[in-house]
Amino acid sequence: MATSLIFRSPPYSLAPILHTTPQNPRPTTTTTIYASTTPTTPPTPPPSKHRRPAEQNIREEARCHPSLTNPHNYSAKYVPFNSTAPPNTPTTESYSLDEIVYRSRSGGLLDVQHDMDALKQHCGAYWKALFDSRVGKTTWPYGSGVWSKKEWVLPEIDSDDIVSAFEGNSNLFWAERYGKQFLGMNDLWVKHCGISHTGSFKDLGMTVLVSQVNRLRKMNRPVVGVGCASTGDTSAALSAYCAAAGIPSIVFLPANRISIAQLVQPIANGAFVLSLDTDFDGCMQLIREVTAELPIYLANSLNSLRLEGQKTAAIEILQQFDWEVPDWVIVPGGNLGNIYAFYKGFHMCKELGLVDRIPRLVCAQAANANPLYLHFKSGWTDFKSVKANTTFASAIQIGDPVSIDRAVYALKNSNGIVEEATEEELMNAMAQADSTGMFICPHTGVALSALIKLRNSGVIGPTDRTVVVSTAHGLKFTQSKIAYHSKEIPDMNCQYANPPVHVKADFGSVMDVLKKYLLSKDSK
Ligand SMILES: Cc1ncc(COP(=O)(O)O)c(C=O)c1O
Ligand SMILES: N[C@@H](CCOP(=O)(O)O)C(=O)O
Repeated sequence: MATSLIFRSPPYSLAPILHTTPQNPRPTTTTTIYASTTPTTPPTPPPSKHRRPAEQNIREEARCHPSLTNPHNYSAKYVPFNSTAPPNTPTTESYSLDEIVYRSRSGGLLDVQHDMDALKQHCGAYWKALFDSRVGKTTWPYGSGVWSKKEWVLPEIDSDDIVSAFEGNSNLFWAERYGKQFLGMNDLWVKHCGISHTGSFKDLGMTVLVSQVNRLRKMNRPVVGVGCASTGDTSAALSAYCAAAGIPSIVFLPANRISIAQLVQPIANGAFVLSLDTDFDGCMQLIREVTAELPIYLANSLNSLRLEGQKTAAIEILQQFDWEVPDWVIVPGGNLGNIYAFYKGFHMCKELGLVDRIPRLVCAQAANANPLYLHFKSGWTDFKSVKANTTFASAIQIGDPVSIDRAVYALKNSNGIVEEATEEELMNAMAQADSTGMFICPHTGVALSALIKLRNSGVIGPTDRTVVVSTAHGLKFTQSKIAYHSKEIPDMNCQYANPPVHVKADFGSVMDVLKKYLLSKDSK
């Protein structure tokens, strides 16, 4: 048994790493892994892998290779988020990621800053080859789309502490029919982040946060449970990852404001669920106060760890385009962590030489909860929070977003745009997309409405390569689809409703309606 372990090959392609010797993990000069004239040279194929012993699982297999955890001593720390200084500007205030801290001394946001000099020891081609070599494998933890980029996410965590459902690696869907029929576009893509373990992009950030909590608890840090305020998706992800790790989770939900599917997720996963008679902003305020008093770790995106996982969706998009940069990426925004996470992922790829530019970002908000839109329209003058009104895009019914500074920074530095969508616009866009074979959530309807407006005004061109980020699975939002297709929504035309036809169960009646239907199709 021991012999077979010793002779077993490493659990993933080491070819790129082996170009630097383990004795000298941080070369002092830049190591060109591939000749610059042939940057697309594929890595040497990995040595053939033998099957692990039957009684060993993939986590144990990774444990047998501890030296692979962080062979180059990459590191990251918290620094104050500085919206006026360029990224990686040296600062005297910093915190270890093993500290429990969410705010800077001045009360501002934090950011996770990586040791970019260490990462720059390798050229862009090295990182592309390394990341590409891990896609689609079951090797712990690299089979996850997030942990396949571990060096850029949480480089110092032991693989053994990671709590992962192999999230990420989500489908980048070519919206051929929708693009052609409704927008005259031929290069439109939908990044289906909602096709995920708990049905939303929150899994990408939550695997990182819960893994770090798992590490902190092993270090005997005072973390009895993990808590969040939520409009439904954060709580679903938090409760699932905590349940997988055996960590108590506590979720604050605005009563009667989230979908049934989202409510049942934390309940089923054994979270302690508080249904509060307030809106999301009220829940957020309460969880901040509570986590300041009790040993409950804060899991909302105010905690910058989350964004480290979420940024991998941007890296993944580039990877899926074979490292070609799309022209536009459209992201629905609520608490506004995700738009910054996308910016950060794209920016990191540029800074580390994987690509030479970043896409223009669009943040899309529901008109009923549009503080960022109003701020953008005012020319980024004074920001004012709003009272968010009810919207079918219930997960973004947020009036006082915690990451407003991060979002403004991301948009200003990507030549970005903010758009809004009325209830009718977002529901029609969702129905049209569904009619072409998708089954999207209302938030994706908000993003598609933004795209429609930008296409109509000519800002986005017919051949622009455009990615719409779909943030949650449509199955979480069937109530809104039922209301639309039953034409039950007051003051809404429900133009694309497709209600079922009730027919008497006899041959003649069925034939009559079918003939009528087929004739209507034939005449089109
Ligand atoms: C489905 C869905 N889409 C979009 C968002 C917006 O993301 P963010 O809060 O990071 O702006 C959220 C959560 O807020 C969400 O749950
Ligand atoms: N839509 C979110 C709102 C909270 O956002 P977070 O990213 O700060 O956790 C949710 O699903 O709860």
